[in-house]
Amino acid sequence: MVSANNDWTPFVVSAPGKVILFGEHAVVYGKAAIAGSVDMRAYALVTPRNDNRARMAFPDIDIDVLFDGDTLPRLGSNDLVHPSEVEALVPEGINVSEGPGRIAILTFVYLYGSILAGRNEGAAGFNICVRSLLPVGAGLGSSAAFNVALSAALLQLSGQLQTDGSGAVDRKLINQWAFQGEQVAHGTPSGIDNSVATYGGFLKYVKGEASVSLNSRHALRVLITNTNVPKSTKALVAGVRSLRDRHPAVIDGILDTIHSIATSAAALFQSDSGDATDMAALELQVQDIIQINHGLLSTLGVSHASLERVRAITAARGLASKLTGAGGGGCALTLIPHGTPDDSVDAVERELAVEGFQCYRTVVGGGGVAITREVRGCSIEMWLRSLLDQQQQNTSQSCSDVFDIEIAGFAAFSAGSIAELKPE
Ligand SMILES: Nc1ncnc2c1ncn2[C@@H]1O[C@H](COP(=O)(O)OP(=O)(O)OP(=O)(O)O)[C@@H](O)[C@H]1O
Ligand SMILES: C[C@@](O)(CCO)CC(=O)[O-]
Repeated sequence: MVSANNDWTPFVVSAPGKVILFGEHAVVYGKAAIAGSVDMRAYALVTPRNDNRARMAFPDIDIDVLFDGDTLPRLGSNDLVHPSEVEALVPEGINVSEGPGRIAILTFVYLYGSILAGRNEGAAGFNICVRSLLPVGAGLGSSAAFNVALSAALLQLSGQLQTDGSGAVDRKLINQWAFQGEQVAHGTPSGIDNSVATYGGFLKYVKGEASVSLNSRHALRVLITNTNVPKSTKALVAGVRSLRDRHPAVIDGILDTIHSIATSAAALFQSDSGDATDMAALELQVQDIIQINHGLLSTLGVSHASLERVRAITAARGLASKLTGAGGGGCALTLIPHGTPDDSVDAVERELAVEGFQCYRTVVGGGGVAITREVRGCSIEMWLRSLLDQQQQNTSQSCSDVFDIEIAGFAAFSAGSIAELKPE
């Protein structure tokens, strides 16, 4: 908790990105969608200062701002009609020009003003530095991972997180604030991305209902391919709407089938016993419904030549792929069943790279938000620096390797320079 003498030790909060496995587009019409966490995470390092200032350094998006604590707003629950109206409360002299930095500054001001309101008095400054392994705007929920990490960091600073192990309460609180942060950025988001980033694992989501965590014992290995083809979610959603307006009975039939796919997937994940034979059977079924779901999305007109190229390249090696997210470019996901030889995956990645696509080998279904307060053998700043160095120096390394290092708690890498991560 923030105190006048500010003698707390630095900590790191991390939160994962997400991928939609089944149900995109149909979810807009009240059908079910299934999403899972990916093991690519945003990391927020929080360190104390001996003054009343707050420094937010987001080097991935070239943001480094020092706020005077007295100029930041203290928001009561009725001060804004909606979180997206926060712009007027940004302290004078802070540049909020267009671009990813604008949203990040607005989100920070909103969450600082709401979560720390009335709770930090006197010399209660801090530095917060966020680094992320998630590409921005690729459909992998970088914004939600950022908001969950930021909300958890500010809640921890304000002393609102329990220290008695009542993680469920904490996650609910973190998720509520992260959703508010998402509203600053996106106006009316569904809430699925922040729920996955908070709770991790696999979630079933239906618009207007609380998301349900599915009890899967296994994580799925997937290859995510960013086609780098820019897409407009808004235009793609509008395209499906206009098709449905023209052929309501036909399109509703397709949306209902997508709903059945999502609910079948939920039942599969829910009944997963953790047994290896079950895993093989589950993966076979998942492969089938990946193909069917993609076919239906393609019929809705939201595929793209680049996504069909991913499907052809992966199908040639017996792997099933579908678009994930809005389609029209963006990302595809390919299931990598256990037992798939590494050299097959390497070959697929090489072929996809030739097309100008970017691949991320990742695992779906890992943990949600986590706070790391200490590691063995070195400072937490050095640990985080090492973690990110490892990822950046070896881009062919899968993110799950990096994540395993985190789970192991500590690895003695070369320390590297920590200046980038530790403001000042
Ligand atoms: N590494 C980062 N550092 C600071 N802010 C970040 C970082 N990554 C994401 N953000 C925040 O998230 C915003 C990006 O949100 P946007 O919705 O455009 O991308 P996304 O969440 O990756 O996309 P999608 O919703 O398609 O998954 C940025 O403007 C910034 O506010
Ligand atoms: C296409 C869509 O279903 C998912 C985009 O990631 C749109 C939405 O749910 O808001």
